Amino acid sequence: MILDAKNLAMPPRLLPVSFTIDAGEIVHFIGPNGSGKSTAISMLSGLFEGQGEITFMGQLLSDYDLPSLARMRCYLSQQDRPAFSVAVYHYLALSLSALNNPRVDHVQHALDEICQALNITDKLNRNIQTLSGGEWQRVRLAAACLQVWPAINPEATLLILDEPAAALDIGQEAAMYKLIRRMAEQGIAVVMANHDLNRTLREADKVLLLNNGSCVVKGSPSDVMTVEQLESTFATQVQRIEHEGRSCLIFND
Ligand SMILES: Nc1ncnc2c1ncn2[C@@H]1O[C@H](COP(=O)(O)OP(=O)(O)OP(=O)(O)O)[C@@H](O)[C@H]1O
Repeated sequence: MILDAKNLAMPPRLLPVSFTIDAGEIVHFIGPNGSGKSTAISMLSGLFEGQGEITFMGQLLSDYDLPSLARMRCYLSQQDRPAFSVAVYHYLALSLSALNNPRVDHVQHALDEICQALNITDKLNRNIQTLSGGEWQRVRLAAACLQVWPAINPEATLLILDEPAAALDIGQEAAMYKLIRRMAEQGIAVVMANHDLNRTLREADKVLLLNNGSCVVKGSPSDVMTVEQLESTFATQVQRIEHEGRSCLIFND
């Protein structure tokens, strides 16, 4: 087990919720605006204190120092504009500063793979201030993946992403989910807040549905994302249909 959260809370934003995260597991937090998703996943980063107990790799999260946390997990907050002005490759290099002297050829290989996966290879010499919203988000994602890429960081275990697909078009979103699956296949646990319920239905191993700061239900996507639970939580009409062997949600309002 990577992480064990017991009675995680920050009232009234988040009421006590307990869950575990295993190696290679993809966990989605879903729920309406203001339901506590960002609050919950930000606490897993170890940067925000709240109530309850988080055990991360067998040790209390609060007992880790920041350099150790930077090697073991990465936290990508909700999208913000760049605060400073550097080239993309320079920005990506900042992700490596926490790592223990990774081999240069391994770094180059990781960089090539991540940049190709997120389609930013042609952006490496651009200033981050000049990127579009979706391009900047892909650069932020690339930096996050680089920080916890197993081939250059053997201590990496957890990737925490707050609405990573915000600002991405459907093609770039598909590429992002492919990369997330690739990270999970390498044993990295991925926890994310998400609004695209069809993606959650397809991509998540475990889902926590929040409403008004409380966890309404948690479990597998098919158990959690029933029409009744989604309609009552989101106060909108939902239909779930089967299409080519896959469940698909339709929103009629
Ligand atoms: N820094 C803060 N101080 C006080 N209240 C806050 C703070 N940040 C968020 N909140 C409140 O806590 C509640 C939960 O917010 P949170 O950001 O966790 O929701 P969310 O589910 O991630 O929402 P969204 O889908 O809109 O991103 C909201 O009512 C929000 O207004």
